[in-house]
Amino acid sequence: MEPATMAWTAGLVGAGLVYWFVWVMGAAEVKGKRAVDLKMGSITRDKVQDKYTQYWSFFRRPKETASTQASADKVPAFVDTFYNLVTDIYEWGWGQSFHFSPSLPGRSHRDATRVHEERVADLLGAEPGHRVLDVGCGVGGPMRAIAAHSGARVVGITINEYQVNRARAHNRKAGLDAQCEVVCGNFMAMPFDDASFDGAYSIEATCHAPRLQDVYGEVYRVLKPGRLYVSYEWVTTPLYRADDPAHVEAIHGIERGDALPGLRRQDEIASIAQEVGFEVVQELDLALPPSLPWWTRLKMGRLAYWRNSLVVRVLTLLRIAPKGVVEVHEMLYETAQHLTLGGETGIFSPMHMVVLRKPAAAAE
Ligand SMILES: C=C(CC[C@@H](C)[C@H]1CC[C@H]2C3=CC[C@H]4[C@H](C)[C@@H](O)CC[C@]4(C)[C@H]3CC[C@]12C)C(C)C
Ligand SMILES: C[S@@+](CC[C@H](N)C(=O)[O-])C[C@H]1O[C@@H](n2cnc3c(N)ncnc32)[C@H](O)[C@@H]1O
Repeated sequence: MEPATMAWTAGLVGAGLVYWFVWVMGAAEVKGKRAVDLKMGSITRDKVQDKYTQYWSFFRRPKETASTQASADKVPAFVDTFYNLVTDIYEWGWGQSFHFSPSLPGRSHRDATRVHEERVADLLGAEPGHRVLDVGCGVGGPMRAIAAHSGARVVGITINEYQVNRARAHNRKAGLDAQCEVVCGNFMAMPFDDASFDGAYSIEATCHAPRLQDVYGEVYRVLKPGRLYVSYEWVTTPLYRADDPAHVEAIHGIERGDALPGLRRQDEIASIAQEVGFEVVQELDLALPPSLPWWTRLKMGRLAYWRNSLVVRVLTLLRIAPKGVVEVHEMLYETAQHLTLGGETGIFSPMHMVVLRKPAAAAE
């Protein structure tokens, strides 16, 4: 090859690599996180690998995690560890809203996410002057969308302190800190007064509760009589067959990789809501047609996963990312395969929507 051609080729390859590196390391969409900032929550660098091992030995056999009261009691602490391990990776690779949404033809993932969140505000009839509770708020993507869309004040609660700090920083940056408040606490024992909210919602969060009654009961307590609670639940659908090993493995894979103490069946949700006192206003699986698949965003990212996996390996090698990040990333990659299978086979839905009302006549 001519020296000039060689120089041009090397220049082009170099430019391509620099572009790829900047693109990979930089934030895509509005993620607010770059790979070089992967910290693993409040866990100190040297403890990441140990914490991951502890998490994995607890959630490895999902059915056992909530089989006794003693192990069910440990779930919130392990869920907290899980979010220390995954929050930065989620923000980096997914964004500030930690949930799925049905795809919308011709619209971006960001738009689809927002539409799915605004639907909650509209169902609640949230408006300026209202105080609305976000049960399991993550780093606050939905909270900011709902506050901006409705004008209501939103109070979010999460078990994970690192998320509290991330959410508060994002709220300040978005200029929504006067409207959005974030509290660290357990949604099964909330630090709020009885009948102090005009509405409540949970987006893909209550699946972490060993007993749904415990969180629904708390939401019922803090809601004003006559007000609504909207929840997007993770459930197995009627297509799930407990005698099909492929189904069982997909569901176990979802539970293991997402800190779940056992997924509930779709038909259990309404009766649990009624058991704690709610009236069921509406129940609808938003994953069903005419909705377009929610899992395509996971599936279409195979190349991105491979690229991300390379990035976390290089960053760990350079000691920029702590040891253990590669294992956590692998676990997420695996759970993404199980989630995709769950979506494709229709045995799993992350968006079984229930709209519940605390009766107007409920005693305060
Ligand atoms: C509601 C919950 C979380 C739902 C989703 C937000 C996350 C479930 C699986 C996650 C991911 C899987 C693969 C990751 C990928 C390997 C990495 O390179 C970039 C991030 C992922 C795409 C990550 C993003 C968030 C999820 C889609 C649960 C926990 C109840
Ligand atoms: C998958 S994230 C969803 C976050 C947010 N709803 C969103 O869509 O972006 C689940 C959230 O539930 C919270 N969570 C899980 N168990 C909890 C508990 N016992 N008490 C409070 N928050 C909890 C987690 O900390 C996390 O913020």
